[in-house]
Amino acid sequence: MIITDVSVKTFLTTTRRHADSAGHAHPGPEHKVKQAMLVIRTEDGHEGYSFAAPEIVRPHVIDKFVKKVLIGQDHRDRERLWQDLAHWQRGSAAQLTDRTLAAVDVALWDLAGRTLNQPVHKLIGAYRDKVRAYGSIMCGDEIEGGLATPEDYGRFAQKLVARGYKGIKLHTWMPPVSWAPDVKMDLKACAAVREAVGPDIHLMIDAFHWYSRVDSLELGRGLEKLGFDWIEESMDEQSMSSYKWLSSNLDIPVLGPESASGKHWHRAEWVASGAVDILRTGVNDVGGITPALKTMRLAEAFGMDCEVHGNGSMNLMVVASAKNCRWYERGLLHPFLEYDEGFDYLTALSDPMDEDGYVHVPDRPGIGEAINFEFIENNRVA
Ligand SMILES: O=C(O)[C@H](O)[C@@H](O)[C@@H](O)C(=O)NO
Ligand SMILES: [Mg+2]
Repeated sequence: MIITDVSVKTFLTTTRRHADSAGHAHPGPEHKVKQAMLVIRTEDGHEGYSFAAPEIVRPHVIDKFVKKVLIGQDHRDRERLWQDLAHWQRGSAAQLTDRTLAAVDVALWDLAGRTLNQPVHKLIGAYRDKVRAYGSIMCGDEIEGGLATPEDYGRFAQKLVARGYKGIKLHTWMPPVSWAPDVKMDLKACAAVREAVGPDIHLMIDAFHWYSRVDSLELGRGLEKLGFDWIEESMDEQSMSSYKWLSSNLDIPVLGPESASGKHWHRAEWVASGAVDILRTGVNDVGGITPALKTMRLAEAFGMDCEVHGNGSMNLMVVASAKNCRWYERGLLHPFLEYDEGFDYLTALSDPMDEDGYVHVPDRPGIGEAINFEFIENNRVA
């Protein structure tokens, strides 16, 4: 059970996802990008894996922090190992980030599952083996026939309903789109989607992230007339007071925080302050499955739902082991991309969805990634 090695395999994978100057994903030509697989190995030859951008698990971080905490330790001591890494963040000169903690924690959970030949959600204590997915649409764009107009959103929403989705979340237009942000255009897109899918499909919005309180209020009041389930990250989440103000002025549930730092500790403050109606967590956002579960249980103790940010096996493990969340975020989706094609370095989808809109949690050992080890070896660059 003793960890004897921590290593990283960097390889090339092909994608059509491109990030804009604000980091939002959009479709584009096929291109190759570097991806990293973190490998944690024990004395008896068992290995656990997680995937991250190469810079998240770069040699400096692995050698200066991760190896020093993990090597020689019992891999089952995830809580202590996570706490030790989290405590080192303060003195790391901002080099040890929550993303790195997440990569390590996920690989440790994967190692536990693979060692015991059990899926992680069963180790945590599963609540379900399938969960409804909402289709999380990419941020709007200026691509002809893409997501350039409210009508584009409406047409795409109809296709998502035909695929089986019972919930749809719009990321509306944001800079660098030339004319964004624009609350009235956001509301036109939301109205077009509601018109296209009818009253029974659950709708949510995730908008701009830097609207003012007044703009967010106008947006929220418009969404109330359209019967949306929640409004998400319309303002800068560094201002918890703004969300407390917005929540007190809207009937539509306010959900968050997604991108705010501070892990489960800061999310406890959002709950205590009444800043949101629905809490949010995400494995990458709070530093792993371990703190994501802490956030989920925190929300439950306050009678709140907690919705999990992001797709992928790691987030699905959290969703599958909690009663107080209603959805799995499946995406990001775009008319020009085929999400169900998956990734070339995995031999199966981590989140297969049936025609009724349910994602079935894989019962593969670990976090459930079907890793194509041969592809990774054949495409290694480091
Ligand atoms: O900002 C973005 O690119 C998207 O909002 C992205 O983070 C998406 O995953 C999200 O926020 N989901 O809720
Ligand atoms: Mg979001």
